[in-house]
Amino acid sequence: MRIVTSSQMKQIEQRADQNGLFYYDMMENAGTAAANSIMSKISPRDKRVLVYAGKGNNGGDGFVVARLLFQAGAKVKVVLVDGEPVTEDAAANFDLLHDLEIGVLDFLNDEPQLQVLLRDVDIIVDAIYGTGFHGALRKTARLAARSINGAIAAVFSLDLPSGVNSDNGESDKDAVQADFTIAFDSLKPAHLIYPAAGRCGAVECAEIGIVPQWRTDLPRTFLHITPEMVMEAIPERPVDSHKGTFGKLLNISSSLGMTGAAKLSVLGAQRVGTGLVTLAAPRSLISLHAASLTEAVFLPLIENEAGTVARTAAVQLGPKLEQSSACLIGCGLSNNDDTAAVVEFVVKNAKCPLLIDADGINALGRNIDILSEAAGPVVLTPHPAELARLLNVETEDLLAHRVKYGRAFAQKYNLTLVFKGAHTLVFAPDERVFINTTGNNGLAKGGSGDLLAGMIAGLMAQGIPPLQSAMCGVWLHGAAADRCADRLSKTAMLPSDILTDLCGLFREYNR
Ligand SMILES: NC(=O)C1=CN([C@@H]2O[C@H](COP(=O)(O)OP(=O)(O)OC[C@H]3O[C@@H](n4cnc5c(N)ncnc54)[C@H](O)[C@@H]3O)[C@@H](O)[C@H]2O)[C@@H](O)CC1
Ligand SMILES: [K+]
Repeated sequence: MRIVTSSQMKQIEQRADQNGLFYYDMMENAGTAAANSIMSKISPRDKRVLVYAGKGNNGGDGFVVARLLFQAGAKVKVVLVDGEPVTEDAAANFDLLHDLEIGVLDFLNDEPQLQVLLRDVDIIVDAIYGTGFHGALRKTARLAARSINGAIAAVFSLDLPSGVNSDNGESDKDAVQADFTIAFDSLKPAHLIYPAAGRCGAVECAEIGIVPQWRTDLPRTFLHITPEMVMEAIPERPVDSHKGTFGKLLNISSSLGMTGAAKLSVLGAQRVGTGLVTLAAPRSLISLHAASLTEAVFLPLIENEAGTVARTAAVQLGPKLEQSSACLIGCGLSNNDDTAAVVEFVVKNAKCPLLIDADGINALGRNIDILSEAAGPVVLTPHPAELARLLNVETEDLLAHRVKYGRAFAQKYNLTLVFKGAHTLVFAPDERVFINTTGNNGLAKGGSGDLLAGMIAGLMAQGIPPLQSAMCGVWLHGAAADRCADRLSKTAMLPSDILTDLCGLFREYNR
């Protein structure tokens, strides 16, 4: 699905206006599409409707909806939140209401009357703010949003729930909680990025008359990951191939007590088609791993007294890195001075693409600046708590400002950042953000991240560039998890079960 920022949307509308689709017409089209969407869900006749309108063009859309629902038989009242409209088209549409039996209330001055109406309202149309909103809700709009959220009614937000930022997915804590959001022309980042995405309810995208060529040349900074993008990045396997064709992954993982993490990461890499996976693990654990990882090969590493990789293992890893097409470090590796030294060695010496996960990320927390000395391209796959530790911020703050923190981090260290969570975000070293909407909360279990790390690393080992590997990995992982949930339930499914569904996915796409 197409995603545009608020300034791009303004540009598109400007071009439309210059080409004869005037602002006024677009407002009529937007309001008509929204009214039709509402009426397709709830028969309007005799329904009690409150349209909360701001003073900008989002409010103007609201006036169009008010008029159309009234004409279809609803009992409509308009609630002005910031006073009378200030834009030309919104004012024109406001004027059209005067000849109709549509009561107009002022949110502050007519509060007692509004309280009565709110007791038995059927539909609330939220047209306070759209793409023009920035920062925090001010006093009156905050009270208005709270009154919407406190009412028992179906809430339809026009373009965006009021109180969310269109471009970065941030949300005021009192932003409108919609049941449905009708986006105009294109999705905006907020429709897909949390926490704003969580305010939207079900999202529909409505045509307002824009012609594709008015938007084709705009740079795509936010991209929704689609199966087509994924399958285009993963080549079909050539007929005359051999295991060397599909790369060699060096996976430096495992420690006493966390062997499962290493195992899942190996299986993840194998199931995305990697030619050969070498598990480099503390030597006392090799026989245990060898008993279940039939298709892997092993590099027994020098270990310390704690049963974790010793810093002296660097001498073993150096030559192996030279022979590998990608490296993964960190799944169940443990976090101590020795593992930190090994992580530092690998970051500074891996010329092939390197994925750092879990304890590898924790090790970076000791000296994050070694990332600036990376010998090759780096992908990081932290979960929110790991990233928060790394950035030295509170997890809550990080989750509220995902785009701000994620983008700055990926750019500063010139790496690909996989920001895991509901709708995982993949930040490219440039400005781009890839948004993944596959996956479900059945993935919220130990082992999911290890599987994902192995999958992305396995794709990198096959020569798929790191950014594309991350994008493909998160989509495949989530899509397989969705199938798995259908088969086994979100509650009972395990990360290892997802591997079976991954096979089904590849079969379906002929890979
Ligand atoms: N530009 C156009 O021609 C079209 C715009 N459309 C609608 O217009 C919307 C954008 O309209 P606008 O650009 O007028 O903006 P909005 O209607 O989204 O915002 C209204 C006003 O709120 C102000 N504002 C921003 N942050 C605020 C805050 N924290 N507290 C209080 N006020 C704040 C802004 O300065 C702006 O004047 C779209 O989301 C869409 O719904 C549609 O009608 C289609 C056509
Ligand atoms: K709105």
